[in-house]
Amino acid sequence: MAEKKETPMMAQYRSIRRELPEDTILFFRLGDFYEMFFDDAKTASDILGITLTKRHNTPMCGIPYHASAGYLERLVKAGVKVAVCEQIEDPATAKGCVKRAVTRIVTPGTILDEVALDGNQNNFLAGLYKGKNRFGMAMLDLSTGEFWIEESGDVSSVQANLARYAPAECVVAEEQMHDPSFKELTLEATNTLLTACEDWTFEASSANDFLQRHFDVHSLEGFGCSSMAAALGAAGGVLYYVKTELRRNLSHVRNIRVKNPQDYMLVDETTATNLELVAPINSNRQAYKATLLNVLDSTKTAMGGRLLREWLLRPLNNLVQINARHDAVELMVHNQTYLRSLRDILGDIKDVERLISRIGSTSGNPRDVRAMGVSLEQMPMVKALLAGKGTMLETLGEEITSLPELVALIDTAIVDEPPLNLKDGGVIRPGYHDELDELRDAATQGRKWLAEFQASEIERTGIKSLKVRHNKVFGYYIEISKSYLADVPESYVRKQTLVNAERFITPELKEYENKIFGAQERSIGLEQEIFNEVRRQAVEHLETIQKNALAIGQVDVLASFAERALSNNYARPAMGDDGRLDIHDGRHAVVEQMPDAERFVPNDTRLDRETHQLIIITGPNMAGKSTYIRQVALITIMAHMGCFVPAAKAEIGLVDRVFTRVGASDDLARGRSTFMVEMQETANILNNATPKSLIVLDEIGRGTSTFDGISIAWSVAEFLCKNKDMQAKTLFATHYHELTDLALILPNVQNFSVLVKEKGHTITFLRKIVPGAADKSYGIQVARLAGLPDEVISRANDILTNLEEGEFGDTGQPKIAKKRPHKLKANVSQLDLF
Ligand SMILES: Nc1ncnc2c1ncn2[C@@H]1O[C@H](COP(=O)(O)OP(=O)(O)OP(=O)(O)O)[C@@H](O)[C@H]1O
Repeated sequence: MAEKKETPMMAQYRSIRRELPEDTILFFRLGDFYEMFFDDAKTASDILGITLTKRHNTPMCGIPYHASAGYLERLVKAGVKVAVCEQIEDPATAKGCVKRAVTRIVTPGTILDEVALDGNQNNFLAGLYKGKNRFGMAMLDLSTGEFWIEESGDVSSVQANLARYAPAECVVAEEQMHDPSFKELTLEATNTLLTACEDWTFEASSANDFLQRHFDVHSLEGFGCSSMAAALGAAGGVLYYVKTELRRNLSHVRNIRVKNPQDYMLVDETTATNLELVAPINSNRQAYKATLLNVLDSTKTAMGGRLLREWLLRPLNNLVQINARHDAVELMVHNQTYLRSLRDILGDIKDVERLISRIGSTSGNPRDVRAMGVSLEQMPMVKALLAGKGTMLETLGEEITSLPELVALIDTAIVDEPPLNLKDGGVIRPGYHDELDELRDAATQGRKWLAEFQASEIERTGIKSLKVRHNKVFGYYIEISKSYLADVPESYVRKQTLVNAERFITPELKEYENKIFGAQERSIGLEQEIFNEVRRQAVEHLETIQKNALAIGQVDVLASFAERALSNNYARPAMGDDGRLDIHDGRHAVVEQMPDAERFVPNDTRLDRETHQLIIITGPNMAGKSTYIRQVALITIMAHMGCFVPAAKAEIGLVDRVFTRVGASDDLARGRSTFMVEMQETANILNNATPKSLIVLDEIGRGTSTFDGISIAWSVAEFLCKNKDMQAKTLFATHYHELTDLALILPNVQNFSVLVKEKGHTITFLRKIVPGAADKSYGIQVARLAGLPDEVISRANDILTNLEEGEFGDTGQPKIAKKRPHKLKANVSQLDLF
């Protein structure tokens, strides 16, 4: 049998598909649908759960155009790239097969649709490039136009950024995909899609060239990054990928900022996770959203929400900047009426940063423009409220520009509640444009004429059931039921016969129909033109609007800090540079907010280099040791981000980095056992801490045998105290009471313990931290509270008594082993007993 000849459309499909990478799915526009064919159809139908059909043996599936955003989002979230191919000429006037072209390729790092994006989180696409001994990183958020670079000699700083900003996608030069120095990066463990791009796009000369051309400048000096070869390489790679390979509009990306790791306190991935800064460790606590971010976030705008997250994961490390934030917060704390007015206005500001990006990339719809107008209308009020206030607030006020002409234009041109789709009409306000008003009148008049025409025809013909109707095939027509057919005038032209009726047209009716349709069509076209002009004028102010958004975000976070300071009773910390930490009545910001929690008992903390450099905290299980040491870390971080702190009073010396080693969990995804994780985290601390660091250690060495554990813990503590280059402020919670002896031999070590009240077999937790070491562990009492069977508790008490009496024998075995020799093998290890 002769092979069936391929249709022109299928030939067109194949030629477009051939140009795309394998890992891309092609959305091929056919009328009101996007169709997918062959393997694309199989993959998409699997991911989307839609029916896979076959036509002429070709597997295919389709999704309706109007509902495509949701499907596209699901595919992209599953890690697939989607190329959207549109009809680029009007099918009505096209000769032969309609012309089609891929207009954009959407990837996880470049999805823009609102449905897919969390307003309070950036959606970054990262670029990574290793130059000569330097690692460069670029971050682009297409949805906001934010673009920044950073360079470091240390790959761990790249890792910290990857963890902190959780980019949806990361582009890397092909030749560096398997570079050994990137081995430590654990992109596979995150949801980041790794995309390899051609090497030359990252090379200095081409990267410089792309950037200069994109920003339309002769040199990058003005951006302060001309010597950052590695970072510029990363930025060049990102720019080329998005602009050229994905064919995306980047006209709203007008600036590139440089971030310097030295300006920030380093909060690494482990610390952010352990302290539950933005995500709870334990998923069943999800319901309470027990994170510092959640406790601190009372921002009113999406810009503020995103910035708060950034400030939390990247606290400052500069006294002047920190104090500037504290000054602004204090001013608002002292003037609550002022704070309320400011926050009320902020509440009316929409996500202008993302709105202007959408409007700038021409996907902005009438509602986006209207929301922009309403938001910009608030700017003069915010500006007025910030003026004359001194502090950062005044500077931020000066950075805000009111755009009265644009606000007036949007207000007079666009109706209050426009439809989402421009094609629906009714976007432009009546009275704004004479010709549009006339066309609309003509359409309305036409409809009125139709009603009158029907009435006069009924009267003229005497046919009571005569109706003027409309359908897509005939346009307007006259319908007359069978029983009146005899009375139909001769001038009526028959178009269709139904079972009970016949349909007619008349030249007069057709003439009016043309007028109505013509007017409607032209009025929609004119609305489109007017709307595009409004949009164009908005885009002219793109950079100003982006600057406004940046300033509003900062004002919002500062106001949110002030609100939380008032509602949660926080105090302004006094910042210093002497490395001391002195906290009075400090509290755990998150634990104190937990619903159903007991009343929180505040505690003091003193840390300094001379006498209180390493604090050992002992006390029963469940007493509050972990809570206490974490609360100190949280207070320190909060102070550095510019926030007030949960304490009666606090003096906080600048800290360059907060380290935490808490809890024990294995990391199967990265192939590491519990003890291995523990030791790697400890090694990281010992290798990187400085005298300006704060270290929080919640038990070390628990993942191995007691003797090994105590030995490691002791020597770690000793190292931290004796090593002059180290001597970082350290809080060390432990159950190894042996460690409390360190205070006897080292002048900079102090013992503290958590008070409990003991009555018979039960204990009450007092949650108070007091000087001195704890004398007992009370582990068995806590086990009883936890509901261990009485038999087990009683046997444990026996064993404990024996151990306490005899301690360990010469071989390191508990003496109890001697009491029951018949039950134990000769070589049994000490831990087997338990
Ligand atoms: N200062 C406090 N005020 C009120 N409740 C507290 C306080 N400190 C801790 N708690 C409560 O006690 C619980 C147990 O505290 P935490 O986990 O800090 O004890 P721990 O001594 O570290 O225990 P373990 O040694 O078993 O790890 C916390 O979940 C919290 O609900």
